[in-house]
Amino acid sequence: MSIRKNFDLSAYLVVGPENTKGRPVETIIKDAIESGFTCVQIRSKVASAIELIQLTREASEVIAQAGKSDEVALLVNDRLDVILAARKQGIKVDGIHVGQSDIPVEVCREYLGEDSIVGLSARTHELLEYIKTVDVSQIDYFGAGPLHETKTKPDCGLDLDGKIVIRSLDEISELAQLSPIPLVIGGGVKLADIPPLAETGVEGFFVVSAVTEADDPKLEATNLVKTWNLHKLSQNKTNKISPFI
Ligand SMILES: Cc1ncc(COP(=O)(O)OP(=O)(O)O)c(N)n1
Ligand SMILES: Cc1nc(C(=O)O)sc1CCOP(=O)(O)O
Ligand SMILES: [Mg+2]
Repeated sequence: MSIRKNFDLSAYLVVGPENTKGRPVETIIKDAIESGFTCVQIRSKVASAIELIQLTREASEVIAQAGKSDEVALLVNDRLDVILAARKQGIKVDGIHVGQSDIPVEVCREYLGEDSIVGLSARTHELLEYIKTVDVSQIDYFGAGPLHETKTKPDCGLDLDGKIVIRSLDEISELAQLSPIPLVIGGGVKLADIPPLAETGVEGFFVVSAVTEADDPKLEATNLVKTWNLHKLSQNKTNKISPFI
């Protein structure tokens, strides 16, 4: 079965060589997926196409060695060309994440096929209106943010007047309710943000530096996943309590 029909966005790692403090990207990915991360995106603004293909190969192998190729989705940021080249070399890549000024989702879908995951950043100025009205027929999930300003992506949240606009938890809750497809939130997300984010009803969180820059990435990844899962579990239990008891 295609992973597109059953993928889990709850704990989503975004990573590239510029984020790891010199440590191998594959080691960070291994730590994250062994800790329960459910989705990995290769994202680099400095790596060449050849380097990106190699990073994708290593990520795919690490996921396979953990026996998680059918559970953990592997996506590449922006680079449709890299995914096509990687697939041509037999590398299992599950899809792409693009933003509003990247290759259009329809083109990604056409080239990657129906079994692939296509994620889109919903980082627009009229976000609520956008989420209510956009055609989501070719998109599998929205990524949105930032929850906080972040040096990982300094332009993120930049408004037309040059000010950074961050997303409040109330706004995120509203977005989660309105969105016809799953929504993941990132941008400066750290462990303390996980409980309130889990309460908003979003499908998951995405992080770069919380894991990739941690002194102990495995410990940090474990804490993030455990905290998310604990909150979801207690929410489900609360929701199941009968109002008649
Ligand atoms: C899961 C997720 N959400 C949002 C983004 C940001 O994508 P984009 O707006 O295209 O910016 P860049 O990442 O390309 O700088 C993301 N990468 N992942
Ligand atoms: C890639 C990306 N997209 C964002 C958005 O808000 O759309 S924030 C972001 C970077 C997140 O990095 P960190 O976890 O280190 O803050
Ligand atoms: Mg992009």
